[in-house]
Amino acid sequence: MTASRDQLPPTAPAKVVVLASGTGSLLRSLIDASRSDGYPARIVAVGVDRVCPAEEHADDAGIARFRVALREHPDRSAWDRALTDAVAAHEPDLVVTAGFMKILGTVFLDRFGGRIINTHPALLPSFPGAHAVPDALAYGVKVTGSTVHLVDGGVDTGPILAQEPVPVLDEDDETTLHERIKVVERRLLAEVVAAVATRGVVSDGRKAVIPSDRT
Ligand SMILES: Nc1nc2c(c(=O)[nH]1)N[C@@H](CN(C=O)c1ccc(C(=O)N[C@@H](CCC(=O)O)C(=O)O)cc1)CN2
Ligand SMILES: NCC(=O)N[C@@H]1O[C@H](COP(=O)([O-])[O-])[C@@H](O)[C@H]1O
Repeated sequence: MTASRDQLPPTAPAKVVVLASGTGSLLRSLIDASRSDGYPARIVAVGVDRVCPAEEHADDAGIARFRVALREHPDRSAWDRALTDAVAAHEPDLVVTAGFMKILGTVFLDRFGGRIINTHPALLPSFPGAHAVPDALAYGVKVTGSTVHLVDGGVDTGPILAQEPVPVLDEDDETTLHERIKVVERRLLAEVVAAVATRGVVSDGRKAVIPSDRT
């Protein structure tokens, strides 16, 4: 079977919807990056699935926000459709999941697949899922890291756009290790969003490439 070859064209100045569920420090860093001169993407809305501090970052920045909570919908499919509609209302070029702790469903992926960027606090394919940092600690790895990838129908299985290693220190606990990873994530995510907005993505099965600068 020939691998599918997909192209995400450059979209700069890209309209971005960011989805979050937690403290929103990665969202905050992306908001700050998007405000720097010449940054090729603008956050047009923030979506959450629960009451969380990320909402306050949106309010502080004057960015529209919405909340689509699973418990407010009869089932997972209804939630997926409602989230899709809420995101679509902002007509994004890109969707970024930054600490968004829900698996996106088929309706969402049909609508935005190929242009959803996720940041994961481990070097995929190691330690996928919602507990990557404690899983890495429990395993005893000496190096973990940050992965930025396109989202597909699996869990953290999408084509990888960028990775960076982060050392695990003997004295680390989940908090200290996760914060060291987040320092990398905050920079790497902003870099990848800018690169994708400016140069697009060419993916061929598992391989995703952001074409190099043609200048
Ligand atoms: N279709 C996809 N959706 C999402 C992906 C993905 O790879 N494919 N990545 C996540 C982000 N993520 C890891 O980076 C992740 C988040 C949450 C979970 C998970 O198991 N969630 C549970 C509920 C957990 C909770 O509510 O605390 C669930 O959705 O039932 C796994 C991986 C973003 N979406
Ligand atoms: N599998 C999903 C996952 O673990 N995502 C992780 O949630 C954190 C959110 O940080 P923040 O709330 O400080 O932005 C980030 O480390 C992100 O990679």
